[in-house]
Amino acid sequence: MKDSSRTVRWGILGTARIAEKISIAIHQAENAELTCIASRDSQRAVDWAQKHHVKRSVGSYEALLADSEIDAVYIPLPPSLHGEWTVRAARAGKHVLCEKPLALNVNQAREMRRVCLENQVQLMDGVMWYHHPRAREILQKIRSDALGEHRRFTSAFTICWDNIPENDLRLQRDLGGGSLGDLGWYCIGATLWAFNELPQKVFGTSRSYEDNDVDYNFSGTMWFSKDRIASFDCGFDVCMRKWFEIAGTKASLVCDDFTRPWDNGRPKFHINDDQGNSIKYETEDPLQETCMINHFCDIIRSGRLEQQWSDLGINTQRVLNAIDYSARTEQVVNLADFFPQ
Ligand SMILES: NC(=O)C1=CN([C@@H]2O[C@H](COP(=O)(O)OP(=O)(O)OC[C@H]3O[C@@H](n4cnc5c(N)ncnc54)[C@H](OP(=O)(O)O)[C@@H]3O)[C@@H](O)[C@H]2O)C=CC1
Ligand SMILES: O=C1CO[C@H](CO)[C@@H](O)[C@@H]1O
Repeated sequence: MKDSSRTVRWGILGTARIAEKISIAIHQAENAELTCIASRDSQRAVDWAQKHHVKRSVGSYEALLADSEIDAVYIPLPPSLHGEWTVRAARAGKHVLCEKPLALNVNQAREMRRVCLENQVQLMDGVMWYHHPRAREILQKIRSDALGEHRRFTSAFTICWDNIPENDLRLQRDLGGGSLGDLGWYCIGATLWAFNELPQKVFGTSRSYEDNDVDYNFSGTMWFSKDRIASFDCGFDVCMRKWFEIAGTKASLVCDDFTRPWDNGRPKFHINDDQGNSIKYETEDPLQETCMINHFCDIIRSGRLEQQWSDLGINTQRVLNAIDYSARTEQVVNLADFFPQ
């Protein structure tokens, strides 16, 4: 039974940069508390707790999972550690909000979902924009007849990162780095979210740093049923772009900042039609981190797990790995052959 007044108590594994934003979101969320921060280094945990007003700090991730007061954990560790710590958290009875990319491969992602289900805890990836009210409005337009029959989904997420530190996890192959997992995850996820189906085949092409085989840009094409095609590009080597367009036979819907609204003005999207009309839709402007935390807390309080989020994460992982394989082998990959269900 839903108890909307129940406080959801959170723990965070690792003093990641992104953890700062989530700590603000937890403080802002309704009936949520950031109860404990864990770091590999206990002094780092103490300092972080002081700075971010957290009740407790511990010097290991295990210690946080042993804390019976914690309901949910946020896992902003390097991708190579997402699988292990999600499974350990689920076995400790904690709901898991795990950063993207969910895992290193689809088998690992499936195992994460299996253990979460077995222990009746929620699994969700940390893609925030899905929970912003704008996403709901866009989805309503997509599911209505506003665009006619869907034909194309095109997206880009890039950032020019000349000064990325050499030790950043995005540049480390053994930590699960690379632009496809870091940025392409959003484009593939948005495509599946909009088309609500897996592609039949995919093709990818990428460029990697010579010394470590980590991709710094990636372009992909995905073929869907009913004549629908999606393409995307992502990378660390061009300016900030974060847009998608879904085009149908009657009109196209364009959102030029889907991963996070630009700072000026209210969040918006446009529908442009065949008659030359362009209609602008504006939405509310809450912090998308807070929307995600509120949604996650609501799921916990309701006692009803929402499997669509782990399904979307696993499908994103599946397409991502297939398209990566395609780029490595320079061939079109049939999804059914690559990972039979
Ligand atoms: N959803 C979103 O908008 C965003 C998502 N992300 C995702 O969040 C995750 C973290 O990214 P980011 O904040 O840049 O990460 P950071 O490099 O800032 O932090 C990662 C943390 O993981 C812990 N850690 C444990 N083992 C290792 C290891 N072997 N090497 C490095 N760190 C380790 C460290 O915490 P400690 O030492 O305290 O234990 C470290 O602070 C990634 O999966 C990334 O894709 C990132 C930014 C935005
Ligand atoms: O998920 C993320 C959000 O966007 C960033 C780029 O601006 C990424 O690097 C990060 O990992």
